Amino acid sequence: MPTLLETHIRNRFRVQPNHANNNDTLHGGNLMKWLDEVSAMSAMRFAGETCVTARVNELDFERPIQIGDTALVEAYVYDAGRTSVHVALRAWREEPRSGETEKTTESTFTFVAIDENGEKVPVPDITVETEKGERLRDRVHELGD
Ligand SMILES: CC(=O)SCCNC(=O)CCNC(=O)[C@H](O)C(C)(C)COP(=O)(O)OP(=O)(O)OC[C@H]1O[C@@H](n2cnc3c(N)ncnc32)[C@H](O)[C@@H]1OP(=O)(O)O
Repeated sequence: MPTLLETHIRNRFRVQPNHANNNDTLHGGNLMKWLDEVSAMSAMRFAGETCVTARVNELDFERPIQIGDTALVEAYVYDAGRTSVHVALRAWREEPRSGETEKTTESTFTFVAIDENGEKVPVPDITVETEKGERLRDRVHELGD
């Protein structure tokens, strides 16, 4: 059974001018694509199968990310059903020189595991070990999801 921390992925993306919206900040659609990619990697690591996005839960853009900043995206599996995989996501803007971060976005996405024929397949149970794993799981449940 995979542990929560084995699904924990943090990816960084350099925010370039071609990622901008009309306000010269990161276009929300680019951030959503990065969130989807990183959370799919986490879901697939957990399931050991291909996973497709079934649902994007509430997604608030709390703060903009500036061009030239780094977008730091974190994903981990916090729960699983029979074939569904529930992934928690957070994003921060990170100042590339100082490493200073500010949280900009938070959400949960639901994936479904499928086999090579596109048929839904069962996923394992998630296990939570260590205080860090428990803290990460509990913070999602405290969000009321
Ligand atoms: C990484 C990517 O970008 S992938 C590309 C974008 N995504 C896609 O193209 C997926 C398109 N959608 C599909 O193929 C289908 O709707 C699927 C495979 C997601 C679900 O197939 P369905 O036959 O509708 O699934 P079904 O109703 O049997 O539910 C299967 C599981 O998914 C869950 N589920 C399905 N749809 C949703 C949803 N919208 N929200 C939350 N959970 C859902 C169900 O609760 C169930 O969970 P469980 O097995 O843990 O009890």
